[in-house]
Amino acid sequence: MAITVENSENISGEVEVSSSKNAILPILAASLLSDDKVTVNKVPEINDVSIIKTLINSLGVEVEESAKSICSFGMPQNNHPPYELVRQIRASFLVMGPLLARKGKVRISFPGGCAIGNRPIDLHLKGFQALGARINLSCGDVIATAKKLKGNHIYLDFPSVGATENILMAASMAEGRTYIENAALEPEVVDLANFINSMGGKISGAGSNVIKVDGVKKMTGANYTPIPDRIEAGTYMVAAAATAGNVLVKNVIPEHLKAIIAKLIESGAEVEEEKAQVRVKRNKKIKPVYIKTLPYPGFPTDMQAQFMAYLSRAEGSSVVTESVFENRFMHVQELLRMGAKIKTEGRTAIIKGTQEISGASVKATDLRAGAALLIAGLTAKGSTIISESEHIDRGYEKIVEKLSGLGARIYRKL
Ligand SMILES: CC(=O)N[C@H]1[C@@H](OP(=O)(O)OP(=O)(O)OC[C@H]2O[C@@H](n3ccc(=O)[nH]c3=O)[C@H](O)[C@@H]2O)O[C@H](CO)[C@@H](O)[C@@H]1O
Ligand SMILES: C=C(OP(=O)(O)O)C(=O)O
Repeated sequence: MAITVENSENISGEVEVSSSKNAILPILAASLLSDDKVTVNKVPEINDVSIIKTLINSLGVEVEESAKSICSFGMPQNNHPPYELVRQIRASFLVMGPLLARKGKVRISFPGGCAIGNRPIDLHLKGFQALGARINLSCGDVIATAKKLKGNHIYLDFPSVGATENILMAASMAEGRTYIENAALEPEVVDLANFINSMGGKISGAGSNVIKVDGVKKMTGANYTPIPDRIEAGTYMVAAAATAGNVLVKNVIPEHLKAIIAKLIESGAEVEEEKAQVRVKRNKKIKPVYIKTLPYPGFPTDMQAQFMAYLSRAEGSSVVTESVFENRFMHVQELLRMGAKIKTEGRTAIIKGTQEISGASVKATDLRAGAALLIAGLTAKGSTIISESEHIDRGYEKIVEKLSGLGARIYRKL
């Protein structure tokens, strides 16, 4: 599948952000902690959600959908999620924590997800071991066994989002108290903790670097609405700035967008923050900026590619350093095809702004690389045809419709 984008300067209007992909995926995994009915509302229609839903269902849990809600109930019957599903998305690995807590044994293959580096799972496994699980590797699968998980102090070498979430879920039903130290501070971790607490969990300190978890014996049902997607919001904000547009981005938590807003302002865009919305416009030239991706509250790695597309047309040279993933510059090759002037050295890219970039046939190598190419396509002369657009649909609900609603000339091609 492909998406075609024509030059579309000055996009304008309003766009509504969907719920956060990276919050919903762990929340749906955590629904495995309860046998009672768990309802998650405002679920976006994106491919990653369909995969995790199918995966949960494959574990013998009933899953029902109505309007934009997903209800799940019942004890997981199976502890071996199918490889075909697990290999497709990174978040599939997040069923490991709840399954270990509920079933005492899990067999799961290494997860998939965006091709942005090696993406090891050692921190997840070290966490489970600290809770008392025995870990074995067999034929590409991880097998974890624990008669009873027991609370412990767990120090993470890096504040990994996924490891924090997986350990949080396992510890929430372990015996006794767990401290996760050097935990990830991302808003999606906080949302997961709030969700688990809404099922009767006892978690405090999420959003700080020490999370305290008191294990409970049983979780109840819950009805929960996840936070808005800060990366989807950031993508539309950058699209507005890149096209010298004027866009009101609705359904956001401005607090979650601080790093993105700071870099947009530094680059010459205007940002007006309100309670649950932000307006982004740009009338001045794009100024070059320095960006270094970092764990939250630093600049998000998931916005690095989109900013690079934007900065390709700045007046001067920008420097972007990717410090979270070791190989997240796959979009550079495609931006070069469009006439961008980017040089990479290790984890740093120097983007020499150019007046004009031109449309080309390019490939979405991963989700955010695809989003970056969309932004580049909006500002490029002529047509840009983005192949493998299914990567974009992994994480952006109705992106073609949303951008069309802002006046962008964008179409899907089979
Ligand atoms: C589904 C989801 O929520 N995905 C997000 C999540 O991915 P994910 O949870 O995979 O990201 P992590 O925070 O775990 O990864 C950050 C860094 O830690 C390393 N690491 C991670 C785990 C581990 O066991 N060992 C290890 O070395 C990774 O290779 C990477 O270099 O957070 C990333 C960082 O904000 C985002 O880009 C992803 O969009
Ligand atoms: C890297 C991402 O997703 P995942 O971790 O699911 O591959 C992302 O959302 O940008």
